[in-house]
Amino acid sequence: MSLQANRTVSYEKYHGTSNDFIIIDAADFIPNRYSFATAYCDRETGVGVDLDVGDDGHVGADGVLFLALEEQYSPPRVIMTLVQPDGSTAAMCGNGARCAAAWAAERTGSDEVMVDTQAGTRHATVNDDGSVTIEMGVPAFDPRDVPLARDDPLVEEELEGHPVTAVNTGVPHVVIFVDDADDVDLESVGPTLRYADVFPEGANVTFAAEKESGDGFDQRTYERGIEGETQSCGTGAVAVVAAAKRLGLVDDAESVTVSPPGGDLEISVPDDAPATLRGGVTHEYAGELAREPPAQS
Ligand SMILES: N[C@H](CCC[C@H](N)C(=O)O)C(=O)O
Repeated sequence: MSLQANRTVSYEKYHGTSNDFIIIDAADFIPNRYSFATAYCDRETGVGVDLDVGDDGHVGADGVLFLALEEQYSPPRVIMTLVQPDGSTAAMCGNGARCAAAWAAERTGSDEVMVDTQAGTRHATVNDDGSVTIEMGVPAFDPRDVPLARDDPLVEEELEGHPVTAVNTGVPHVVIFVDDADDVDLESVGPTLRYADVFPEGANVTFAAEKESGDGFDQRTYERGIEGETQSCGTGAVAVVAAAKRLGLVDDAESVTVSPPGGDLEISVPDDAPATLRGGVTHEYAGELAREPPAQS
């Protein structure tokens, strides 16, 4: 292999309803995943800055997914590690796991994939329409699971002036129901709740509003580790439906549409089975990146 080839690594860029990720095959050694993610996720100078990324592409990313494919299993497995733009890792990422499943399906020809995450193994199915459905575990309100720095669940209680409900859907979320999600000044309210003392590991902050049509919820999420709003958040969408069910806002949580800015997600939170998340996945572009990104000025 030429010295030049050894200095670069191939990547694929995907998004799930515009929650976008750089995908690296974990078999390709990256000396410093922290500096790799913080450099290439940058929205101004990151991946794709030198490309015409097109209408469905984004410069930078919401994170890097390091994926280890184990295709000898049936269904094939993919071990997923998410490193976020601030260099932190997160145990789970619903949209990221859907992208990981699509990446593994393309490499194996299988339309079923087991995604191994730090929050557990999640069964994924690539549907005939190209969307991906993934199991999301059972949402947890127990303080020890969210986690919370208190002994009781946090359900529709006031925190920093907002009625909040805290739930773990693979990662911690705090959900607030409002009349109109577009009215929320997320960039200022987000950090206040994300760093509240009651969340020892922080939390993703999700505002939700019932649609006028009555057909589901609009969603906006301020994400831990991105330290800003994302266009979509899968664990957040599941958190909305789990909290809505807990608060009696939905009768039948078998299939609820949740609409972040990036596109519609279909959520189910049944009584006796794992939650599920379904939505589109798009392969944006691919290329080569320096394994060790240029030092950031
Ligand atoms: N966007 C992701 C959530 C990532 C969670 C991460 N921001 C954290 O918990 O630190 C999703 O689709 O579920």
